[in-house]
Amino acid sequence: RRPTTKETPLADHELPGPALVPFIGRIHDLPIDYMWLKFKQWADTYGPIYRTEMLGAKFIIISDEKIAEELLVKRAKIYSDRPVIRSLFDSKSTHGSMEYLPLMGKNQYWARQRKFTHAYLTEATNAQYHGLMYHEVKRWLWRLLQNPDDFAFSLEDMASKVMVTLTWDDPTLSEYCTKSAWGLLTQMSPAGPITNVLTPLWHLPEFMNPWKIAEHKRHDEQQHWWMERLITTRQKMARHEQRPCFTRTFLENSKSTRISGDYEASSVIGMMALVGIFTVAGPLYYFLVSMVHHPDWMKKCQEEVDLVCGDRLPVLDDYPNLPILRACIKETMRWKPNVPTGVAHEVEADDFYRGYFIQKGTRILPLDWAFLRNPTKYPDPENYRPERWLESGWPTYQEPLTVHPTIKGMSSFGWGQRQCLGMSLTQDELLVACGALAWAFTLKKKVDPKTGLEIDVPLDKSNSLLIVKPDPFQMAFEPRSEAKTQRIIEMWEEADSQDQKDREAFLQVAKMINKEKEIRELER
Ligand code: HEM
Repeated sequence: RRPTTKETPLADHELPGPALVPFIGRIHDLPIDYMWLKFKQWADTYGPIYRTEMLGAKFIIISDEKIAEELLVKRAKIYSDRPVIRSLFDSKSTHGSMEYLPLMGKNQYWARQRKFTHAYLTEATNAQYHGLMYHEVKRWLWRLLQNPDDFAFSLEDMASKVMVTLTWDDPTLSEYCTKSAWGLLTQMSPAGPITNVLTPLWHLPEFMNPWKIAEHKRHDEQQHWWMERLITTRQKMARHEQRPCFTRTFLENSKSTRISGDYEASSVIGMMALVGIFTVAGPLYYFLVSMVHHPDWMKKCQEEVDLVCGDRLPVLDDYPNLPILRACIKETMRWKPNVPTGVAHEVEADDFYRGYFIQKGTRILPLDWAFLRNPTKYPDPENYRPERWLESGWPTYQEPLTVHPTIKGMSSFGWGQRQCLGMSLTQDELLVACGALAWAFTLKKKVDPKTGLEIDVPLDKSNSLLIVKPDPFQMAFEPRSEAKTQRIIEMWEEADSQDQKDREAFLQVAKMINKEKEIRELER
């Protein structure tokens, strides 16, 4: 564990790590792009737990799951805070802004919003999302038929529509919500504004600080939109026109929650809508990439779905019978993790671990890229091998196959008290969406009409934000048969028409109630 190179002289209790330059630490050769690869490279030199520094901020990078477990789970009491994100105002909510649950410090707002979010998402999961995932997946298949080249938009829009329908029962909000999520994701990522890395720049006075000016605008617009959603819901409720959704549930029960009022409620609900978009879109994109590169597994998924579902789309109750599909989804998330650096925790008190000193305020980075490329747990880690989840003899094989493989509990969802609250939603949406893709299409490389050659789908090109997605690429969605093409069209037309009827019927009832109310008031 102790490094031997001359460049890392150690104080007695100091962790190994790359040589540090006074004041700047080690940022000069840490690339902003694909930062996780450099962290992994250092891990290969300095071991599964090492330290580095950036402009005075201390970091510990962990690349062994056991160590992450020992620190972030077993010692969660002092390892569950978050570091400040420089380019957001009050990201930790130390001063009561109460806006971004996943970024909050370990304070009272975090505790009550975590509870709230957990309760709402669990209710939705138990109700199988009131059927809305099936609805949105039908829309997506139909859109893929109509405009396959626009798949990136329709993929993200599906994930967004699921979230905005859960939160406000209004799928038309999806495009704006996706933009808003992108704005926040960029602002909070080290690869976003330069002020997240060269942090002193953030402290320039606002009149000469373009980053603060831009962030004020972004923040205020987002906050205004969240509040508008809450107020609109309340107004619709007063006219009996609001169908069930998270915001309505909150407004009906606001007296019995610990959420402090409209501002906090609009934020916790708005944040829930945002956080479920790019997180789910990432594995969906990479499922496409994985299938295009592995036609043999594509075929196995199709055969399994055909056998289990026949001429209907997969539903959540099919889960136990779709182990191959689940293995392909889980292996996608292992092979191409979409939060590859992991999300940092901050230590709240001085501590010792294996004789090493960990200072209060240190940021702990559980490096998911490294966990998922551990050759002992995942032999042949660089390759896509779904069989590691399906065949005994692989270290990750687990029975029964009606339950395993499951993505729940994967290292990608984080650790201890801060572990992700969206595991079930992610699992369910991926099963329904990837199952539907396998039912409907053969996912293939696109052929260039000019050259007749296949267009490559790159494996290692992505952005470098905290939640990554592949750079734009081209591919083909080949309908599996004329009958399926027809079925996709019929299914969407039926679902869409039923949805419109349901909405109209609800408004009709509202009209009657309002009319009766008016009459009663006139009689009084
Ligand atoms: C593939 C999909 C997803 C991945 C990989 C993912 C990953 C993560 C990670 C790494 C964290 C931080 C954990 C830690 O600090 O140790 C997190 C937190 C969180 N996630 Fe997810 N997530 C996903 C989907 C979702 C979805 C769909 C939702 C909700 C709709 C969600 C809601 C949250 C929330 C609210 C937190 C904050 C928890 C806290 O700070 O206490 N996530 N997620």
